[in-house]
Amino acid sequence: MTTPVFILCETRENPSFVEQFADTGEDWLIKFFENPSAVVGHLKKHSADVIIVSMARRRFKDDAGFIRFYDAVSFTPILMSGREQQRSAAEAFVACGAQGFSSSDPKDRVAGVQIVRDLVLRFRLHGKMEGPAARAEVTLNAISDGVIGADTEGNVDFINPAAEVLTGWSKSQASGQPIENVMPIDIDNSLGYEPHPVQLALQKRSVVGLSAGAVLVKRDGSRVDIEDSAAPIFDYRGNLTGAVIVFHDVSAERAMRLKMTYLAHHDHLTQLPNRVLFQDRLEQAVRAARRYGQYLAIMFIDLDNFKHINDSLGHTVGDGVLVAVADALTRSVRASDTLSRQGGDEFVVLLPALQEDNDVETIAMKILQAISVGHLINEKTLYVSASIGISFFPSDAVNVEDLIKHADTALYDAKEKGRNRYQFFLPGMNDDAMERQLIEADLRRAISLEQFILHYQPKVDLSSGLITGVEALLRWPHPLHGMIAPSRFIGIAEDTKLIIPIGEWVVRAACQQIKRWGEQGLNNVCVAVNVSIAELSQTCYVDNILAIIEETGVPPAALQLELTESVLMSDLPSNRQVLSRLKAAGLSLAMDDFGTGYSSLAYLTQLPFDVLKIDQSFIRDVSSRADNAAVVAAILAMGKSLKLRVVAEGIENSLELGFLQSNGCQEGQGYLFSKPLSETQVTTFLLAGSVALPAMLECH
Ligand SMILES: Nc1nc2c(ncn2[C@@H]2O[C@H](COP(=O)(O)O[C@H]3[C@@H](O)[C@H](n4cnc5c(=O)[nH]c(N)nc54)O[C@@H]3COP(=O)(O)O)[C@@H](O)[C@H]2O)c(=O)[nH]1
Repeated sequence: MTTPVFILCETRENPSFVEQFADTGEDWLIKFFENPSAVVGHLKKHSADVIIVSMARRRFKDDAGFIRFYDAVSFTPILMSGREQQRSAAEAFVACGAQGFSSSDPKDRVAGVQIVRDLVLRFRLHGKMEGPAARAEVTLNAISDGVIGADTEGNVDFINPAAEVLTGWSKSQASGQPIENVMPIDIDNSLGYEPHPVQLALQKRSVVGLSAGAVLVKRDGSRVDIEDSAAPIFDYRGNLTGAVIVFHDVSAERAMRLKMTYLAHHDHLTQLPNRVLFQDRLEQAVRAARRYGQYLAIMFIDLDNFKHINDSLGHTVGDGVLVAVADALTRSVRASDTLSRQGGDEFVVLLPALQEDNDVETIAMKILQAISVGHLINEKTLYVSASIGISFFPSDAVNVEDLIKHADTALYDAKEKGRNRYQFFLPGMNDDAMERQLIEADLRRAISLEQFILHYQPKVDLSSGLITGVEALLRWPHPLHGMIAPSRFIGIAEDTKLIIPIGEWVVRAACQQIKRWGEQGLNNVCVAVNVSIAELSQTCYVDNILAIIEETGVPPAALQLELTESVLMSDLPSNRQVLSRLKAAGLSLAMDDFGTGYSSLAYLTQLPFDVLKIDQSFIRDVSSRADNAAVVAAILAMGKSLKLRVVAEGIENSLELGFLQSNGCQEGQGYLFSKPLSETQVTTFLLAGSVALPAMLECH
């Protein structure tokens, strides 16, 4: 290796000096400089292993001059060289930092080169060893990880500044203390019971990995979440000399992780466990119940008509109701039960490890009661009710999937039976659910194959018997099961939104029928069709209806739309707009089943109806039932004052007809006059133009 040796002298001063290096046969790179500043200048860009300063001439004015030179050449070793008699003068420079003196006398030639060679080697070795150690110390003092070193007894012999801050112990306080005092670690409340990671690393003589959930108890007693790892230290012979632990504060990460886990398992609005956490708890509960021979129940809870609250009062109020209901439910169940919000207005309760059957019935009643009390939202008291479906393990189902399915089926049944009630799952319900699924699949096929037909029930003027129009009623002649009544499939079509294409088909078929009748001389027969909420809620509903009217070329007044109160109340402001557009286009509008819903005069006046249809349940025995008579009389009076035409539905006998006639009801329909008829049958009816009225007959 080339060793640059700078010689601070003139060549002519010491010609034999170069020769002594050349004679060794080694690869020395020697440069001569006239004065100290030339050496310093050169070293700014290059490095050297040794500087030899010749004593032949006086290079430095005094010691201070030498010290300035010494500082300027940084750590390059300086060797003084001269005749033997100059040795004592050179000693002064050695005292100021020079590494030694080498005699340039010819007899000392070999020794002189050896001194240079030793000096170079010593400094290279020193550099190799001291560099990393110095770097390590700087690094340890600068890093943000805490580092504590301990001897083989586990007593602290090193602590870096970050560890001082993290533990609250200064270097002087910590030095010599047992590691357990300086850095107590608590893992799952194991403080004082579990060996310290440093002791473990010393015992096992291997690295002790990260301990999850470790908490460092600081000197002042406060706690910091940490992640750590400890490792033993061995000397070059393999002897254990101590251990080191490296750790850092993970409080922020751990808090964030906890928050993320919480968010992933809880509903953001009510803070209740969400579907994911519920599923997990249910799986655990089923496993435990199976193992210990216990039983459990789940309750599906769904708010009744919640959509109405959301649509009419806004989502903020809707959210307020959900939070209030969640609170009410929380108060109704035990802390050991799991109450979860599944989404929307659906909640579910898991009642694990039950002792007695009838516990559940009591809880269901308690829940219905808790939900039905008024909830104060935005200074208004709102009332809601709920329906509950309940299934049991193991009597109803032995796995999670079926338990959920059966509770859902029971809930559906509770809704069907009129809401605000609980319903236990019953085996037959599955058949109903299965039938619903089959009907849904068949309905889809029926839509694409246009398997439906319309029947028509005539409407009659109650004073003259003249036919005033017809109500179109959907019929489904199923290729395998025969004629299926609307009561069996309209609900399913509404739930699945299949009523939208079906409703469109009905309107088109009704308009085409009006056109065909027109072609037969039956001009502008007024046909009423029933409209469901899902149809009316489409943004394009009015445009679609008007397009069909235009396409078929029928007068808009020949088409009447029948809507129930519940349909309209779902979103009164928007429905009012839709109805106004339809009315403005010339269609006539009838409120169906009047008396069964809100029957509020206030909103009735706000909607552009032409006709009120009294629900058939009020017509039943109206001549003998005082309550029905009072309702019908009130509706007739209301219709009169609002200048609405009133139609009575479901007139089955002459007594009912007589009551209606004497109370001024203008129009009616029912089996007394005719059941819904096929196209051919009703055409014959229409061509006849009127029916004979029993009451009229009596008059004659
Ligand atoms: N959205 C749509 N709904 C429709 C459509 N077609 C029918 N429906 C709704 O289905 C329900 C049942 O209808 P249906 O079995 O046809 O029963 C109607 C009449 O047959 C029946 N009726 C008429 N007169 C009498 C009677 O004297 N006694 C008696 N027991 N029943 C009678 O009433 C039903 C008509 O009710 P309404 O619609 O309230 O006027 C029913 O809710 C239909 O609305 C459709 O195309 N779309």
